Amino acid sequence: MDQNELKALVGKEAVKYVEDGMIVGLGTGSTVRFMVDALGERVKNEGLKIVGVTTSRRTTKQATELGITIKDIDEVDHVDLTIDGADEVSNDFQGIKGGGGALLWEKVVNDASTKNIWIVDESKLVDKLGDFGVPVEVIPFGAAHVFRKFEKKGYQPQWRMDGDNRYLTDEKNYIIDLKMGKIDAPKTLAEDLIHTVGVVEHGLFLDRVNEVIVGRQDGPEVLHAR
Ligand SMILES: O=C(CO)[C@H](O)[C@H](O)COP(=O)(O)O
Repeated sequence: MDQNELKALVGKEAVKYVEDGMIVGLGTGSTVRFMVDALGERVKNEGLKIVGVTTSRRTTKQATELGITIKDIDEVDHVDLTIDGADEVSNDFQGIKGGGGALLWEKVVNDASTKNIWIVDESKLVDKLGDFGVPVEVIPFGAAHVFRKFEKKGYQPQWRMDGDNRYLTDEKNYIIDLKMGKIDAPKTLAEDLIHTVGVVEHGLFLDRVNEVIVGRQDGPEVLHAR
């Protein structure tokens, strides 16, 4: 199986966890795309009744086109289950997200969810987080100052670009990717980032997942985190 087939495999596996009546958080990214397609099929073919809460405008568009009912996060008082992708997952179930630029809404929906499942192909599993980089969402006002602060700290920041322009998130913020390599103390880094003025959120998702479904050549493997 190639990487896309592994992504499709975990996408299909994850929707087995969705039950009638659930409020379901729908993540963002190429793996989640397969999952949302599979969920749309269950809604259409089985008459599955769910409400989706999305983590990006992209996912809202896809889900709506598939006939999945979508509500805004503030129209629901909780989310039963969120299924999302990840860029890296370490042995101790810590993660990096935000490669697709949706980390802020993803973290808000993750936080509101009773259960969180990540779906990844096996290439996302790492011993130690960091090689992917850490996406950090910053408000445009004063963003260059935040960037320089990160440079001075040795975080090796890079602006996320969209062609010739800075990438803009759904909240119209910028993303700075920290390319510092493997991270010895993710919790310390997360504390530092969230307390940096101008930072809205970062892509370190620590202690935030219950189960990880990994796409392996011999089938999906479910890893229980907590
Ligand atoms: O965090 C994300 C988007 O902000 C995605 O879940 C993450 O980037 C994984 O994406 P993909 O499934 O395309 O590899």
